[in-house]
Amino acid sequence: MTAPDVLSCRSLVREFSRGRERRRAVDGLDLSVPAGQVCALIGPNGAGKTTTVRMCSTLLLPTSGSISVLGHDVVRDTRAARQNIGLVLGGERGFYLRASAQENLRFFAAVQGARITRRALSDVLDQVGLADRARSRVETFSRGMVQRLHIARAILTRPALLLLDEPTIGLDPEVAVEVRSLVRQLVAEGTSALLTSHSMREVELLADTIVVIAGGRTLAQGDAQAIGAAAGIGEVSSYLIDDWAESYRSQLLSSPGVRSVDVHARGLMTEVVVAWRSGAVPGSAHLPFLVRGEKTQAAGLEECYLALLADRGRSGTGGAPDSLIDAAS
Ligand SMILES: Nc1ncnc2c1ncn2[C@@H]1O[C@H](COP(=O)(O)OP(=O)(O)OP(=O)(O)O)[C@@H](O)[C@H]1O
Repeated sequence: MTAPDVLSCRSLVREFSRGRERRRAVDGLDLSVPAGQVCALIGPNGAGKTTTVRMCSTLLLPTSGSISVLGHDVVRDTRAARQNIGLVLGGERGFYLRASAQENLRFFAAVQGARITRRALSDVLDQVGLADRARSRVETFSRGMVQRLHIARAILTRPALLLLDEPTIGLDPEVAVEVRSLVRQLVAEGTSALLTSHSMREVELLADTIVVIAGGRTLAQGDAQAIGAAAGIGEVSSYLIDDWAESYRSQLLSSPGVRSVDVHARGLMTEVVVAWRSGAVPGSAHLPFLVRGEKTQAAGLEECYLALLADRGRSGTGGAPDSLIDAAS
């Protein structure tokens, strides 16, 4: 028998009332996080990511659909589900600033009804790199240290699932790297995670699977290759040329295999960035301009993500940030 997914969401819906209207912030979402994997939920502002994380964390009830954590339904079996969840919110405060790191952790363990031994506490602080600051007041901590303390709080009870809602938001790049490597270490030790992030680099570095959502609905789902295939982009080329003419754009867009064209000024030259369907990059002799420099590489997540959102915008479903289901009469 195969082990149950650590997190499983099925046909998940959450509606909110706004005046006399009801709007769907999450509209039929399905996702799974197998053991030891990271699933990233990405999408524009208002896409429904935090609402999904809040439902998974048991803080918010779904309107319909189901969520289970290690087979425990978060609505019917909240306590058991909660015992397997650690929640980390980006930019969160929430510690007693005049208390030390270890006093805070003891307090939050008690709130969760968990008994934490001195050894377990020092192990957790050690793991997040705060062992030498265990007795320091949190008010003396940098933002990066506070964020590491949040992760310590989330892993105190050694949960199977971490819910990481923008865990590096507002952190400087060096500290963000530290937090990501801590997440990687936890995942290497067997923890699973649902991650939301606006950093495509973070998602590329951490996620095994990706769910792209907008307006509460899934646009694409799978590993990086599957997202690329859904977006229809294989490679991205950057061409340096002397002079740009707008007619080149329509020439390029009507060529087979071109997915999008972006143009940027680069000093006295112009950079033309073309996203191609997989395997469609032609020799530069087939381009409408003389190429002075050229670089082609596999499409990154960011290009694929932007292409998926652009398609959604073109198909006319991008107007409302979430779907209106019940207009006031
Ligand atoms: N408590 C609430 N009451 C009413 N509407 C809400 C509530 N919480 C969220 N929403 C709405 O649900 C939609 C989804 O919001 P959510 O915060 O889940 O998006 P998000 O993808 O996390 O966005 P961001 O990237 O900006 O954090 C938004 O339109 C938001 O206004």
